[in-house]
Amino acid sequence: MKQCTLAFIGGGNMARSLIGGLITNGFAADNIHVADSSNETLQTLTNLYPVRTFTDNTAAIADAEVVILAVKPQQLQAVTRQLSANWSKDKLLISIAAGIRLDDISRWLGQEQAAIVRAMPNTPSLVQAGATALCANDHVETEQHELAESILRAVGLALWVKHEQQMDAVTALSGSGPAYLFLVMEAMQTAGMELGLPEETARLLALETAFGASKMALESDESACVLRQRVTSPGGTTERALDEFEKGDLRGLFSKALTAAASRADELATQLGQDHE
Ligand SMILES: NC(=O)C1=CN([C@@H]2O[C@H](COP(=O)(O)OP(=O)(O)OC[C@H]3O[C@@H](n4cnc5c(N)ncnc54)[C@H](O)[C@@H]3O)[C@@H](O)[C@H]2O)C=CC1
Ligand SMILES: O=C(O)[C@@H]1CCC=N1
Repeated sequence: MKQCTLAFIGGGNMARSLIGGLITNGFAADNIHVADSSNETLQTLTNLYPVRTFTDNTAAIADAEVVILAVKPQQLQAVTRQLSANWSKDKLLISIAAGIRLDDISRWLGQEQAAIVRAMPNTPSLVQAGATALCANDHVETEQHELAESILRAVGLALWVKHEQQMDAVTALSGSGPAYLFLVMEAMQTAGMELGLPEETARLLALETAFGASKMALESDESACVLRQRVTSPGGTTERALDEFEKGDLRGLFSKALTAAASRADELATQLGQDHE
């Protein structure tokens, strides 16, 4: 894949997933700078990957073409302001923080013309099965669009949304989504154990079923709805189970859950978008 110097500010869970995926895909570890305020986090990272680590955020971005902000939304303002003095307009900034808006980042950076992309990846990026949506401000050049996309494509699906507002829906669907599916896997494993299966048997059957269903849906021309119907024999076992899900309003629950997540992203943007110098 195309090489560049890539600096991560924040080397936590999501940065680790992206870094692992990028290196597995042939991105040179040497070209990856990671700054974190926690020495322990940096140590954990260097035990895994031969990246270059920094405790000084400014030093980490010095010769970077792309800077990925991977700190919590609550830290984003302080970190961006700290980088502003050493920002040059040829750099591309990618923020993966939930909620925080392009205009706020640009104002904190103190550069109206700064090229900024918002990306919402997810943790399966670690195994090159991530799903990321991106949106850019008007100052991102064509080449920078391609660079941002190629970085995220290296770890899975990468697609652009037209309107920044849609990033809250993306965060609710695919950013947080792995957690919902892990919960489903946990619940299926537990239910299998309650029905008498040994723990490891229930775990493997639950995980492989989730993997198989997802792979099949991705490779099929049919909708998930049609594939579900093919499993469901009239008067059979699946029908009984699905009746229980419908009675418990599983669809309504998903709708409520994703709406709550999207509202939280908007709430974070409003709360944390206020300036504090
Ligand atoms: N975890 C996930 O599944 C996803 C997370 N995100 C976004 O990614 C961002 C990071 O999330 P996580 O990796 O889960 O959090 P995390 O807490 O695991 O990582 C954040 C890291 O930032 C470091 N940090 C804090 N203040 C710093 C500073 N001033 N300078 C340098 N480093 C500093 C912390 O020590 C920590 O290692 C968040 O904004 C989140 O919204 C986006 C998509 C998915
Ligand atoms: O829970 C969060 O806020 C982050 C954003 C998407 C996934 N994790």
